[in-house]
Amino acid sequence: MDKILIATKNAGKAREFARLFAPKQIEVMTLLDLEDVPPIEENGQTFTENALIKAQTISNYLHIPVLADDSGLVVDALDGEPGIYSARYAGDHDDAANNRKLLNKLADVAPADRTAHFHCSIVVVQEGKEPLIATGDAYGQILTAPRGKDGFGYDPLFYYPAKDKTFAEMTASEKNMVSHRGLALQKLLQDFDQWWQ
Ligand SMILES: O=P(O)(O)OP(=O)(O)OP(=O)(O)OC[C@H]1O[C@@H](n2cnc3c(O)ncnc32)[C@H](O)[C@@H]1O
Ligand SMILES: [Mg+2]
Repeated sequence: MDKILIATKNAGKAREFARLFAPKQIEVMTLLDLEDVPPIEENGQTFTENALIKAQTISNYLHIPVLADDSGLVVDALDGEPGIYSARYAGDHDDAANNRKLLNKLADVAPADRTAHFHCSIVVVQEGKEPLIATGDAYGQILTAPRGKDGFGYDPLFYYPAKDKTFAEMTASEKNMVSHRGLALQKLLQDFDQWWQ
């Protein structure tokens, strides 16, 4: 079975990618499966730049094809915050603190103005090839209190109107069908087989 290395340390993303790649008969490995990983400086100005930094850092180190995802929550009333800083909005990868900060910042914002979207940029790189890049967005609203226990990150606060659920109230496959990550990967996979050969 083919394997792909995904340059992520996020267990929530790793679970979603494993499920998304299963029908392609491609096994997913992540940085969580490796012992020594070079430091990755996510200092790009855009999601796509950061995804390329992650993928290229690991591909230069391991000399194999690498996929990376950079994603985040873009809140309209906050001029796009937390955006590319989503993982470290309040505390570094502290989901509870990040969610609290988001709720505090939106305390005076009326429900109709709490629109937001999740964005995901996915890239695959391999030495000697042009990177393959795809993006996806999922549009919804930020609730005033968390709902649901599944998912990760901002999922309990992200209400997706078309399904009348937060992302944390969806099963993994329900979320993958409509999420920024699921949509970006669907697009990437359209060109993936040709690129992969
Ligand atoms: O960089 P890697 O190692 O992949 O893991 P990360 O968690 O740092 O990932 P990002 O740099 O792309 O930051 C994305 C943050 O945006 C949030 N986020 C992204 N996708 C999400 C999703 O599907 N559900 C909830 N929150 C999400 C969450 O806070 C993530 O930590
Ligand atoms: Mg990160």
